[in-house]
Amino acid sequence: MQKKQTLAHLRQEIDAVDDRILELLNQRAALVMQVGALKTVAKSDFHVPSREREIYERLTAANPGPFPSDAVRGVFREIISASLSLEHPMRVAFLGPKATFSHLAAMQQFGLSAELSPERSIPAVFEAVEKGEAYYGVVPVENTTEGMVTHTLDMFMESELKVDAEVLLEVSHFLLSRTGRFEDIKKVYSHPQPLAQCRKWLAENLPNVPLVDVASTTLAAQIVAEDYNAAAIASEYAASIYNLKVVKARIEDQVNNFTRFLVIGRKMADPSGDDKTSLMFLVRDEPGILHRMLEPFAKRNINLSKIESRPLKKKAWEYIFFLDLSGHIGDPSVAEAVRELGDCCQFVKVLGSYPRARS
Ligand SMILES: O=C(O)C(=O)C[C@]1(C(=O)O)C=C[C@@H](O)C=C1
Repeated sequence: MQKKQTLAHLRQEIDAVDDRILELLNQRAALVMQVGALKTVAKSDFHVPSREREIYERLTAANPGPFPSDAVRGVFREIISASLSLEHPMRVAFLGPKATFSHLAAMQQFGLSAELSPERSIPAVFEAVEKGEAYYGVVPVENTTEGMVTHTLDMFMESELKVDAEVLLEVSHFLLSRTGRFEDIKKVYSHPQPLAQCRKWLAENLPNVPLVDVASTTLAAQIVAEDYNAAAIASEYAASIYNLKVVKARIEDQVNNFTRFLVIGRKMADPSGDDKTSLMFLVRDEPGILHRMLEPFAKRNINLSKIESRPLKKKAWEYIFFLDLSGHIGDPSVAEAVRELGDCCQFVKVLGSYPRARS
């Protein structure tokens, strides 16, 4: 009897706190709607990744607990997601189908209030944003074990869209099946990349089981949902969507397997104080050119985090370079270096400046 009274009392207090939270959420929403109205007049971007990062970092640092800091981020992820949809309905295209890692990256960046729309290919994501069917797009650009996603780089050769943000996602692979039992598995389905990333684990734990390549981890999960003797390598999220059980979690050979995604939109992001800039350029074919193209950055102490070359499809043996550097194109030293790079190039295109993702 005593315990029941205490529980009822505590729940009453929780209700009172919840009422205050609700009131504050609505107070916040009213302010956000005013921000949305200002942005509509100014024609500025509704989604501001630098401001979002500032909010998360300020609140997680200020959190005295016991509410977990990770949960602070998750809760505010959804508050900001709902706020953004109050400013403007947010349609975001991603490389589908549902439950792919691009879907998870889109959810991490835009939350559950955004309308996330799966597309069949990377070009289709670009097209949805170009045609205005989606406000933003989310596409993979590189993986720590498998390297660059060349399809995405190639799209920037033709598209005028800009990089608005980057998302880093730890990619963890799960072995899923209907029964959740090891002994039932007679075949394993997945996309070639996850199969490659789990090669060692599969050889040690399922040595005689055939591995079958399919177009996506989602398709693998769909097949396995109908077959009690098969398993899929897919995300944990796919298990919940396709009603599968986890046979074994995190079977990737290499821990710290991250995939980097780009959020593409019409404009690049404002400076945040800790940014990256992505460039694409075509150098002239002359001696010493590789040295000359790096010099403008070296002499200004600008850190280059990535350099990648791709063959130019229109002309044999000519290469287009993709480069990521630390800093925003609005920084005078970055702008000067890029101008100087232009002197030894047939063309230079700034793909975007955006806040550096923190993993
Ligand atoms: O500060 C802004 O620019 C807002 O639009 C508000 C807000 C928020 O909810 O705090 C919403 C969306 C933006 O991406 C960033 C922040």
